[in-house]
Amino acid sequence: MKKTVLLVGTGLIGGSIALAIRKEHDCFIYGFDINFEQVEKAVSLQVIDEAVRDLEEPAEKADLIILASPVEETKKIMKILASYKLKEKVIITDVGSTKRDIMKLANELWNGDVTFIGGHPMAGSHKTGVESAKAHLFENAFYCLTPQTTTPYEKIEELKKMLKGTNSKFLVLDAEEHDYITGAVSHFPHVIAASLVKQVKKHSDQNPFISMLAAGGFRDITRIASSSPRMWKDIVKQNRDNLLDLLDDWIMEMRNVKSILESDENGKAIARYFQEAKDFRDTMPVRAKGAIPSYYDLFVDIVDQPGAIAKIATILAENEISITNINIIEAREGLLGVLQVTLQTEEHRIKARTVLEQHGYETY
Ligand SMILES: NC(=O)C1=CN([C@@H]2O[C@H](COP(=O)(O)OP(=O)(O)OC[C@H]3O[C@@H](n4cnc5c(N)ncnc54)[C@H](O)[C@@H]3O)[C@@H](O)[C@H]2O)C=CC1
Ligand SMILES: O=C(O)C(=O)Cc1ccc(O)cc1
Repeated sequence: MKKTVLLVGTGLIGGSIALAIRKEHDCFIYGFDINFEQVEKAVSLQVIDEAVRDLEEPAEKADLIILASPVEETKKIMKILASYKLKEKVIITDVGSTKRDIMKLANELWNGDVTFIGGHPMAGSHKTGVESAKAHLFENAFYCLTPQTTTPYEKIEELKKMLKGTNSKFLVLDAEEHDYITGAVSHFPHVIAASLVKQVKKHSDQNPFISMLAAGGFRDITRIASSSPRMWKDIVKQNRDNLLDLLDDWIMEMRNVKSILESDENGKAIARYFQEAKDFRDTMPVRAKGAIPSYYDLFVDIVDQPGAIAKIATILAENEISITNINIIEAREGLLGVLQVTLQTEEHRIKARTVLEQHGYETY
């Protein structure tokens, strides 16, 4: 039977989930957003079927309600939903980056009558808005689920089935554990990325060349600092205690680095420090989406002249290799440039490397 879905928050993540659900299921999706322009855009992009200005009626018709707003807003919406007469069999889920506060509230609002299963697809982007939504955004990513202790197993399976089109890997976790883990691998790195950018900003006030030359590595590790401040303010608020512990740890780590630099005459200790970090990072599953997004990148040396990128794109297209993203790395100016080509799979990356090398390109 055709299911009725209500999506609250028709932005990047909500839109991507709606598209993934549509791929697998014949359903009718209502969309609600405090920014009505976003819902209208979602209708015109065929992400949802109908834009609504009021929550009550669609909420009471829904078999599945997905909350995809910033996490503090999600709590407000949950309280509103609790005052409605929802269907007995409804499943409510959310996509928030934090889970403890939301699950605590869910346990206060609902115990047994309505099923609330917390959710967090562990992939995304620094972009916002439904115009960036993609059905494959969560492909191969971990998708954490934090059910209530009272949630029957079948309900979890029912939600997984609805979310099958995300092609993600479901992981059932306790909300406390979830926030500790994501604090370390996602929320804290966000704080550090923002602080690195602030540090460079301070220096760039004194020397304008600093921002101009900030490229490559700096851009990589600070990309997430361009994410939505509105969204991150809520995440940090809900995971403050873990972040404060991590910050204490980090300050100790920086003191350690400082003392190594002060006393390391021949550079051996700092080389060991870098080696240890490299060894651990190299064991991390960077090819699987998760806290570290998976990008199948190939770097290609190109001569900086008109048509150089088009030539590479044509060779790849002729070999049926789709490009996810293409980027000129600005660090290398002059005759040679480096093209960063992001592909969809490891197989495509290997194939792209082979065909480009056959055409005389140097890749790495
Ligand atoms: N951006 C990312 O990479 C990821 C984000 N998340 C989580 O997904 C949620 C949504 O984030 P995005 O889609 O990235 O942001 P977004 O900014 O693209 O979308 C959020 C939408 O929620 C709407 N909204 C805000 N308050 C609302 C309210 N009270 N009622 C209805 N709609 C409201 C906004 O107008 C906006 O359209 C957040 O909770 C975030 O923690 C989870 C995984 C990845
Ligand atoms: O843009 C990126 O690389 C991200 O890491 C996106 C992201 C943001 C918030 C999450 O809760 C999960 C993933």
